[in-house]
Amino acid sequence: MLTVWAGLRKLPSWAFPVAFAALLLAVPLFDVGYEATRYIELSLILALVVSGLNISLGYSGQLAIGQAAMYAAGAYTAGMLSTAGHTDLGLHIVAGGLAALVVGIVTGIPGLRLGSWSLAMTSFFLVLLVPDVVDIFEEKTGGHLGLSGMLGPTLFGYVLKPADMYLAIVVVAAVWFAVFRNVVVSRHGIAFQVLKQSPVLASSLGMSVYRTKLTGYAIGAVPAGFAGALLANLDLYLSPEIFGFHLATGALAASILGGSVSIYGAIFGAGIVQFNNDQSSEFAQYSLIFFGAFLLIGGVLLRGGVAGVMRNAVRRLDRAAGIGAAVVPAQATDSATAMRPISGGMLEVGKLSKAFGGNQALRDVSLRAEPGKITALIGPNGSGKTTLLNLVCGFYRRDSGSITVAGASIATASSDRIARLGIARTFQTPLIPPGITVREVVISGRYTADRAGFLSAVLRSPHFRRVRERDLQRATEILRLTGLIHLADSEAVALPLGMRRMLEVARALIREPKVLLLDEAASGLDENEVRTLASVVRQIRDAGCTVVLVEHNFDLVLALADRIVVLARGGVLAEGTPAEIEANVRVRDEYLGVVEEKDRQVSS
Ligand SMILES: Nc1ncnc2c1ncn2[C@@H]1O[C@H](COP(=O)(O)OP(=O)(O)OP(=O)(O)O)[C@@H](O)[C@H]1O
Repeated sequence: MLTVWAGLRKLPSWAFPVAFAALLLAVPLFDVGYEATRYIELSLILALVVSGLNISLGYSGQLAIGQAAMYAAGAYTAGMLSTAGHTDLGLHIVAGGLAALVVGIVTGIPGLRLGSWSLAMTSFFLVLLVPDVVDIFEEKTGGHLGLSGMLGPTLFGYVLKPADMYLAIVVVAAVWFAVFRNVVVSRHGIAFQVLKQSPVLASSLGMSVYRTKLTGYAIGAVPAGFAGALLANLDLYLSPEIFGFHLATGALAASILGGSVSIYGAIFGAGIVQFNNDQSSEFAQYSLIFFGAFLLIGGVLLRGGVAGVMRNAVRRLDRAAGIGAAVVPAQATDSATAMRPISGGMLEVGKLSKAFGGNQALRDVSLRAEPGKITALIGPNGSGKTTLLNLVCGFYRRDSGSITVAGASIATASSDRIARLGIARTFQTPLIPPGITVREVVISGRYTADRAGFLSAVLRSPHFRRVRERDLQRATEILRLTGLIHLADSEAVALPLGMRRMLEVARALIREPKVLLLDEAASGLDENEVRTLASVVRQIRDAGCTVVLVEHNFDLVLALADRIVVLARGGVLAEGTPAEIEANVRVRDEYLGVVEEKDRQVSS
């Protein structure tokens, strides 16, 4: 049994979905009857809708249920084209997808601009509006009586019979799921997951949060439009009731039950929900209860839905069959891999002030961090170190003062633009998205380098392949340098704290930043990890980068820093070389005194 499993695992990953699609295409040969083929058709149509929800909700984290309205847009576009005499199914699918995309963009812009729960509310009202919009255009849509009189579908002049419609639905679903997969495994799919984890992280990597959210939401609309066009041509009749809350909740239940952060989970979820729809036709009033139960089972009991259960089963079988990464002991950094030269930029902060209400967090702080040097920023808790980093990164707006990098002002630039200008950072609490590997986390740092659009990702164009090759090659180099190469394929979020901190350094480093801001990168690390970190930070400095180190570990600061700036109560208390700072009486009293006092309290 395990040998069979090991043999199956040697097949390429696309072999299983392709075999499943071939099986579905072959179903009519077995004469399974009308009900079974109708069930497959409706399940695949629903799976298209659900896959859109997986992109926008599961991968991009946008809480919205507007897919039902986009489904309606695709269906009515196809229906009206058909009643106007345009019967080509290809035309209907393209037009349906575009109509849904337009609805997605038009409703996504205000919903996302307003932020917070607005998108959820906008999409909720969008679904409520479907019958009214259909009524307003009654002449074309048939209003609440439904749209009838559609002509049978054709393809390039050939009239499609019911059996051909079945094949068309399977082919459209198979092509869409291949596209979906290509997007999800590309850097765009990783970007969606970064955004879902934290908009702050996304903008610190140079991603425009608004544009990435809108893209995820709008792309999620397209398969719903395809589904609508297929449904219209399957039934040749449309009623506004099809697109109401029953569908919206059913699609949500299918997404959660199948596993919203998965590609093929949409098919499992849709299959189960469609089976429920068919079985419960006599007790239709109970179907919402079933959907509620599915949501609970998928969201609470299974955690990750059916796809999550299958992933775990695969992992267990792999372990039993001895497949996958062997446990490799932690590795030291690879000194044979040379750090590429980095062109650092001088960071200059002049008379910078920032208050939070009555709390003056920074007052007239000026400092310079030079390329090829490590500038440490130390000071007691609450002295304003992180506030300074957040001002440099554009997460906070200064009250007064200047911030320049390589002579260019960044004081008013947005955080994603500042990141694209070459300022990279790590966070006090590492921000690592769940569900992606160590290698993918590092690659996410290159999202704004070497642009490769969605279309090239979908089509796997030569340009996309070159960019991917560079991403992989650079990630391998950086993982070697940071001693994480043996963990490249492990799930990043499961790493211990020390490795997650190093992973953040690796993600920042892959961008070859002009300025690297390290926010308490050594906190919580053991001695070995601190040594490794120190060696990596020295290499980054020697490569030419401007390094700013915010750190409480005074010994590490003394060992690493070229210059030290001491902050206290929002102002600069002292500045100088490590020897000067160590000998400074005010620093001893106001900062080191505090540290020693704290140490005494901890040890007593
Ligand atoms: N977003 C915020 N809203 C209100 N007050 C804030 C905010 N961020 C920081 N502060 C306040 O600004 C002051 C400086 O905080 P900051 O986090 O910059 O200090 P720090 O030197 O980084 O401290 P630590 O070493 O504990 O991280 C503190 O009084 C803090 O409460």
